[in-house]
Amino acid sequence: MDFILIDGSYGEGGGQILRTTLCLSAITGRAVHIENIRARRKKPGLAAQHLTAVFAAAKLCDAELNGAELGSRTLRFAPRIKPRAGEYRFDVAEARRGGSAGAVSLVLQTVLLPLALAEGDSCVVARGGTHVPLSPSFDYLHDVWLPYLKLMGVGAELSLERTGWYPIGKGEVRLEIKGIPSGGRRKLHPLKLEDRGELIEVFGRGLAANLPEHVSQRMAQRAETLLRRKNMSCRIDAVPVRAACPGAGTFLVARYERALAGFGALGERGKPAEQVAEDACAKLLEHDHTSAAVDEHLADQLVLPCALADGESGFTVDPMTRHLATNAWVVERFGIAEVELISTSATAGLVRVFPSP
Ligand SMILES: Nc1ncnc2c1ncn2[C@@H]1O[C@H](COP(=O)(O)OP(=O)(O)OP(=O)(O)O)[C@@H](O)[C@H]1O
Repeated sequence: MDFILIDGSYGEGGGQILRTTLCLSAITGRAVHIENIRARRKKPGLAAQHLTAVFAAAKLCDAELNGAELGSRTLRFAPRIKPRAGEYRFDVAEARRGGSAGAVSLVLQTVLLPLALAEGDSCVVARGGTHVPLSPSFDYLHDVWLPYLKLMGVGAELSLERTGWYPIGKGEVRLEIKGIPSGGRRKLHPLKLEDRGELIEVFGRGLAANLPEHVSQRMAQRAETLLRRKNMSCRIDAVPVRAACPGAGTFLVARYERALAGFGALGERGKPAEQVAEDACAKLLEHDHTSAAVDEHLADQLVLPCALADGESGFTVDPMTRHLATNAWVVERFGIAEVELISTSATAGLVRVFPSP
């Protein structure tokens, strides 16, 4: 069989190589063979979140699977049909005995584009971690990532049914996706975002689950105090919620005239609520000091949709990360686009994506 070979140890060598590969395999119908999955992680191979993404992507396009098990370092994934619109439910906890708080955001990012480019509407309900380390929080997906995808022509709505925190997870997110009409165009609009304009405001929330109400209030107040001290207009809400286990975090969005950027910090046992807010603010202020249009995480997440657009995209970012370079490499392996990463200073850069005709 003709398949694309992907080396999972390339560059960052993490789970994103796998997810981008799954997404593009489903969209293009090309079979893939991935080796050295998550080779640069402490515990290489498929973890619960990755395995859930594999099963989710396979479900959309009825893919033939080989190596889809926990800890597996190789995977063969061969779509049998075009992604099919429909109702889907995925639960990260089912991928591992004893459950998992693996990030639902990463699973949703894997299935959104194949379904947005499929004929007909879909609804995906995903259960797992909604605010967990090293992944986009629900707030980030909702406030930053999805608005950009909408700008590129994706019709989708996200809602949070229940938050899920480490180590139990059990949060739930619903994603409604508008597919394309029968015979419609399977392309997104390009994104041009080199100049972000002036900062308009910062908004966000201090979110605390199963903790005394003052925790969310202290995060919100501390964040507002710090941001106002920098003369930023801001509105940070205190949001107490219930969940399967305690958790807390501060999630902020910097809204510029033409851009959005998201930052967050998670609480942990022994870390004062004020410190959580300060960590989130520090990340936002660091970004604000640059002139980059998108934040470092969004940059790697935009490469894939930009590769599926019907024209050239460009955006500025600071810093350019290894995640970004690695995702650019995966996209190029599929031959669907060329990605140029142009350094404009020691850390900053301009990303240009040229989809193949
Ligand atoms: N705070 C954050 N806000 C938004 N996005 C984030 C944040 N932290 C991480 N991300 C995004 O989450 C993704 C993580 O990808 P990565 O390759 O590290 O794989 P992973 O599957 O999470 O796990 P592992 O690193 O264990 O392999 C990247 O797209 C990264 O930009």
